[in-house]
Amino acid sequence: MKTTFVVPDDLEPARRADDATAVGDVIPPHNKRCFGCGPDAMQGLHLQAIAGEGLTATAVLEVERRFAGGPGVIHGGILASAFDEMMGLTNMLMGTIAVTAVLDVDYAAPIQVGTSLRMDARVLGLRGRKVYSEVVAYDAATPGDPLAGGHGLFVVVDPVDHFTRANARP
Ligand SMILES: CCCCCCCCCCCCCCCC(=O)SCCNC(=O)CCNC(=O)[C@H](O)C(C)(C)COP(=O)(O)OP(=O)(O)OC[C@H]1O[C@@H](n2cnc3c(N)ncnc32)[C@H](O)[C@@H]1OP(=O)(O)O
Repeated sequence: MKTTFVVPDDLEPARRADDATAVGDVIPPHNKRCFGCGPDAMQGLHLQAIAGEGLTATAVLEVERRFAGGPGVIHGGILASAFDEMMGLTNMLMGTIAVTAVLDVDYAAPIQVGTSLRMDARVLGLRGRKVYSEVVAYDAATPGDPLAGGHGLFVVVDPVDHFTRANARP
């Protein structure tokens, strides 16, 4: 995989919260209307991320025709959305809320409509309020080289303060 995203080599270790979603369970949607994970988002991705060991999670995105960009292949923005959501949900295993500051996607190969896209995400570590995470995507039917990968820099926020201010009309 190629990327220009720089992950610091002196990250602080991140810790799984004691009350984090149990291994093997679906990480609950953080917002029912979220485009990435919300069951009530009619046109959304409806991602269901299964918590893994430590700070990891896995999900499968069925690449439906409605997710196309170029003929027969996934839209780049849809893949970016799925990666953002996967890392965001995985970060929640720390028991904190972190919002995306930087999202980096390596589109290594075209991903065809009809693909079952397996995405494995994990938290790499912390630097103060900054959370560094990554995600790698494979064809679930024929695992081999990754089809795409992503990195994110997230910033831990107080969710009530953040979303109250974000929703305030000027
Ligand atoms: C009502 C209750 C609801 C409860 C339940 C809600 C649940 C909700 C869950 C959401 C789960 C996620 C789901 C998917 C993730 C999304 O899609 S989130 C949506 C997209 N992201 C956004 O809207 C974020 C918009 N940006 C912002 O709000 C602000 O810029 C941020 C990111 C919070 C940072 O602002 P800040 O808090 O003032 O922090 P700031 O001091 O500027 O930066 C902190 C550090 O990060 C670094 N940094 C910040 N931005 C950058 C950048 N772009 N590049 C490089 N470094 C940066 C700074 O340099 C600084 O570094 P240090 O000095 O500590 O070394």
